[in-house]
Amino acid sequence: MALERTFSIIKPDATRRNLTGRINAKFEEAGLRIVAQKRIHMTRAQAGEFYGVHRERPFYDELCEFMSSAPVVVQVLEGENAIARNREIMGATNPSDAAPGTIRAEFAESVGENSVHGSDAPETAAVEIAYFFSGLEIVG
Ligand SMILES: Nc1ncnc2c1ncn2[C@@H]1O[C@H](COP(=O)(O)OP(=O)(O)OP(=O)(O)O)[C@@H](O)[C@H]1O
Repeated sequence: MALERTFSIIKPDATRRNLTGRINAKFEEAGLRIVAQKRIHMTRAQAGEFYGVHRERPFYDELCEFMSSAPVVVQVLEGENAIARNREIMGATNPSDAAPGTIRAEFAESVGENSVHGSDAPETAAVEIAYFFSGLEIVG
């Protein structure tokens, strides 16, 4: 299978606790290569646009506040089946349901403050990568 790329965010709860390196080690141990990465502080408007699909959900405002509350690390991960592989090592949205050894089982604080985001399909990965990175920022 060809290499695939996915988009990832290390969320504010994790950057606040200085967990970027430990989370990146999990990606690399799982065979995912970090091909682009930068630390940004999202505005409330950017967070709202990024999570626009959840606009009608009861947790939308809380989610947008959280995502713009501190810097995040946005990343492009590459590997075989990168989208599914990343979802697997992230673990379930709610850390209390996440399988042992997954990022959320080890690091997430709650269903909202759950340390990482990962694209769920090729179409969303492409849109999310293009939203945060220009082609020139990604080598090879
Ligand atoms: N019940 C909830 N209360 C608060 N925040 C929530 C709740 N459910 C989801 N969220 C937040 O919204 C994000 C998006 O929800 P979604 O159901 O798409 O989960 P996901 O696909 O596992 O996560 P992500 O899209 O961030 O990778 C979650 O990662 C979490 O931060």
